[in-house]
Amino acid sequence: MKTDPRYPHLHIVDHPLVQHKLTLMREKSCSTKDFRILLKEITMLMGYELTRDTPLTTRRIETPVAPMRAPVIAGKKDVIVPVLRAGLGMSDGLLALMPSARVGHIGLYRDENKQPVEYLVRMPPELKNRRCIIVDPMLATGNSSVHAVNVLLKRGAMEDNIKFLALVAAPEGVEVFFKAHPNIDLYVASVDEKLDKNAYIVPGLGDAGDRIFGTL
Ligand SMILES: O=P(O)(O)OC[C@H]1O[C@H](OP(=O)(O)OP(=O)(O)O)[C@H](O)[C@@H]1O
Ligand SMILES: O=c1cc[nH]c(=O)[nH]1
Ligand SMILES: [Mg+2]
Repeated sequence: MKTDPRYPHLHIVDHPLVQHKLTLMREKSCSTKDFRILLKEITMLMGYELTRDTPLTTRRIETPVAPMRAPVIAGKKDVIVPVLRAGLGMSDGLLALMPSARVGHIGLYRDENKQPVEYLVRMPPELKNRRCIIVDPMLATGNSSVHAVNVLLKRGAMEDNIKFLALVAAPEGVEVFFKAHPNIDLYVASVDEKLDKNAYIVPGLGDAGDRIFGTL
């Protein structure tokens, strides 16, 4: 995993499988079906890195040969929080890794001024004692990601228990994210070149929601 000295909480997942699959997704000829499959596969690979520091405890079990104390995940079930719509393309990948996780939803779209408009928030109880993993493939201006983190903080999630998993980010958005939330871990596969005048990531992969749901 790559880091950036400017942002101690930025984790760039440079695993070759992730990078290869991202290239396939970026191509404009990638079909809706392949885009969805690749996004799920990348999310699983990135999720493996993101969950590396999951706390463990032990439980007494009996193997066919002998009793032992064996490692199991400690604490309450995680909450996976897709930012609608595009985050839905990632939540299945994380659920495949953590089938018992809870799922919260945050519905946001960018208005004509690229400000996030909230249209849905639905969360499981007891956010205070759970790790919350927000998923949204695109971090462009950063406004939606900052808003999504604020939603969780307002509902009691602890700052050091929130992680944000994106796929492609713009440098401008990364700066905005860490200005608002300097202590939250952000995982991305790529920090691209820049934003264009319509606040799309360049080179990016286009509108992730449209590519996942075929609404182009
Ligand atoms: O960093 P920002 O500039 O806020 O942009 C990122 C947001 O834009 C996309 O959602 P969009 O508004 O297109 O909604 P959709 O997922 O319903 O298509 C994306 O999934 C992020 O939520
Ligand atoms: O490039 C971008 C920017 C915002 N949202 C997207 O889906 N793509
Ligand atoms: Mg969209």
